[in-house]
Amino acid sequence: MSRRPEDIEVRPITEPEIPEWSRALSTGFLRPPDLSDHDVADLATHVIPPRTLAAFDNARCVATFRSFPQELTAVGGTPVPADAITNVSVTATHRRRGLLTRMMTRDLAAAKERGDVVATLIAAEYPIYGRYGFGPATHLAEWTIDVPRTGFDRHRPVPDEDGRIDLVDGADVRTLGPELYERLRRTQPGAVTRSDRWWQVNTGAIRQDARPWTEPFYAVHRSPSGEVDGLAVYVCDDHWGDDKRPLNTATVKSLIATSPAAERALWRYLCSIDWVTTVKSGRRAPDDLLPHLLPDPRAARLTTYADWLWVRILDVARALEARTYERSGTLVLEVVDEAGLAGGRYRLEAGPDGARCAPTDEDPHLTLAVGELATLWLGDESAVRLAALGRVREQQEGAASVTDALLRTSRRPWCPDVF
Ligand SMILES: CC(=O)SCCNC(=O)CCNC(=O)[C@H](O)C(C)(C)COP(=O)(O)OP(=O)(O)OC[C@H]1O[C@@H](n2cnc3c(N)ncnc32)[C@H](O)[C@@H]1OP(=O)(O)O
Repeated sequence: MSRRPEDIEVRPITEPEIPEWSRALSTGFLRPPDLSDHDVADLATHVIPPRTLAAFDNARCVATFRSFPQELTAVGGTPVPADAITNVSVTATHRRRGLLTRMMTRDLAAAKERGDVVATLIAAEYPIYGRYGFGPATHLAEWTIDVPRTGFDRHRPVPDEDGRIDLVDGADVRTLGPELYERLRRTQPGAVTRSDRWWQVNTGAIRQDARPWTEPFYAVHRSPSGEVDGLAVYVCDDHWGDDKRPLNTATVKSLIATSPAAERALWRYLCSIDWVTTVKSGRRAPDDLLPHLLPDPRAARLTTYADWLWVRILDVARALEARTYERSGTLVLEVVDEAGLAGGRYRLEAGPDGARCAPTDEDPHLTLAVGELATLWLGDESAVRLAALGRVREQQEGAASVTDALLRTSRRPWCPDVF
């Protein structure tokens, strides 16, 4: 007997339903559904029932969805309140019956009501979220470095600039890491808040049975004045060739730095560890310094280039006013939002001293869907390119290049995290 969509209830879960919700989440993500009591108890520490949605077919949970408060750094460093969406799954028996649409519609309406400026997520697959007004707003690149080819002098100690590098323990990272990351976050467009839990999970203080933990190495960089200004977290394998040649790979889990000198020094360090012949970079911005800080940039092979953080603008005026602008200009945008959350015609008057954005009746320069605005908002994409793709429409000749002159940034945004 097939069920009608209205027979399936979509609603926030209650606390006693967390184990059933966890089972459905694991099932949807194709992980073993029998979570240990320890892992369920851990989930219960941060799953907030009013913002944790589920679909129930009779008593069985068949879809999951969770959001939590976050801040996303806009161009220029101002954080905007974000509705961070995660743990989206629909069990294979119930897919393509509109369950995601029902959960998403409910969550975005609540986020708009709360006054969040944007919603954010990391998309498992590209085609899922565009229909809900999300657009890819940052990209990631991953490189694999052939260390012997870099051209670094193996005989020299590191760091070879002023400053020092020390290996520390996870407990030290929980003390010094949050402050370092906060300094980075306040200057890095695309970065999002890291919770205490993030630091505990990523330093092994909170462990999950379903995800075996390997203690990494933590390398801290200090500037000549003694300030902590960089942290590289990496693991190494133990791989040797038959000819007794060391062939170890260092895989970077995270590398953050608040100065280019610290960033350079940490990559130089990673490429100097005896036995390590390959370094995998982990998730970087596409315009990372990495390939070009190697004497031979071709030693770094680009292995991944993909969309990363997706953004859904919920309040166009606040989003555009929150960011900074290198040049002065005026732009009238016709923003199309099929969900009716953020559409309308807006006039942006922006310059190095600030920006004002408000609804207007003036003729638009550019017509674009709200998802395309998200793609332009953090400065990562070109309106001229989107116009060539037919994804934005110029209402006045040259409007796309005027948009680029205003919105594009010298460096690309970067979201170092997955959530
Ligand atoms: C932020 C995160 O958590 S990312 C993780 C997302 N989860 C996964 O990828 C886990 C595996 N996949 C799933 O669980 C499900 O397929 C989901 C959650 C992606 C989609 O759930 P569904 O309930 O099937 O989506 P729903 O029925 O509401 O689909 C709405 C529309 O999106 C389309 N759609 C949904 N998922 C996809 C997809 N993966 N690829 C292409 N189109 C899709 C549907 O075809 C439908 O189109 P239509 O309106 O033109 O008919």
